[in-house]
Amino acid sequence: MAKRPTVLKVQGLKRAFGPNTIIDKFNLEVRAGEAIALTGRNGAGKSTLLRCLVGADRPDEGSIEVLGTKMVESSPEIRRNVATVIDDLDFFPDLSVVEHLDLLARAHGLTDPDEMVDEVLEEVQLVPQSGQLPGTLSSGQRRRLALATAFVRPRKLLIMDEPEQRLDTEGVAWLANRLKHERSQGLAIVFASHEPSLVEAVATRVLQLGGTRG
Ligand SMILES: Nc1ncnc2c1ncn2[C@@H]1O[C@H](COP(=O)(O)OP(=O)(O)OP(=O)(O)O)[C@@H](O)[C@H]1O
Repeated sequence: MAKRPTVLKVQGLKRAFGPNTIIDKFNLEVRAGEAIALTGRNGAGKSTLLRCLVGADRPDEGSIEVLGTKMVESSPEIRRNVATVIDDLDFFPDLSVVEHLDLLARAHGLTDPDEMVDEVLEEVQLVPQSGQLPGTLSSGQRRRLALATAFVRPRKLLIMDEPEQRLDTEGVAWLANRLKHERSQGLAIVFASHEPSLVEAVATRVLQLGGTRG
C-alpha cells in the first residue's frame, strides 16, 4: 500500500531563550492520519514547539514544511491548511458565538456554512449560547468555542495545545472521539496534553519532551 502523504516535516529545529535551549535538533515527520501527542513536565517545551509549528514563534535553527511548503510566517498557503487551537483565541468581543463560527467558515472559503456551523454548535453543546458574546461565556464554554473554530474550517493539519483544558469529563470524552474521527478521515494532528485518557485514545505516537524528571 502506498504511504500516506507527509503533512508536516520538521528538521533540526532549535529554539533557545538566552542561555536556555528549550528545543534542540528536533526532527518530526507526520503523515496524513497520524496523531502525535507531545507530553512531558511543565516547562518541557511543548508550547514552544507548537508555537514554532504554527508560525507564532521563530525557531533559531531548522526548517518546517507543511505539505511540502516551507513555513514562512503567515504564509497564506499554510494558513489555509492548518487549523490551530493554541491559546484561548482572541475572540472579537462584539461578535456572538454563531457569528464567530460563520465568519471563520466564510473566511476559509465555505460559501454556505449554515449547516456546518449548526452541526458543530450542536456538537460542542453551545446551541443555547449561540447568541451570546464570548465575554459572557463560562471558561469551559470559551474553550468549546475555540475548539469549534477548528472544526468549521478546512484543514489538513490540526495543532492543539492542551485542548482538554477546562473541559468537563464528558467534554474530554467527546474531544477524544472527535479527534479519533478526524484522524481516521486522514487529518494529521499534533497536540500537547497532560490528559492521559486523551493521549491514549487519540495518539498514534507519543513524544515525551524534556526527558524525565530527575
Ligand atoms: N518568551 C520566553 N522567554 C523566556 N523563556 C521562555 C519564553 N517562552 C517560554 N520560555 C521558557 O521555555 C520553557 C518551555 O516552556 P513551554 O511553555 O514551552 O513549556 P510546556 O512544556 O508547554 O509547559 P506546560 O506543561 O507548563 O504548558 C520554560 O522554561 C519557559 O519558561
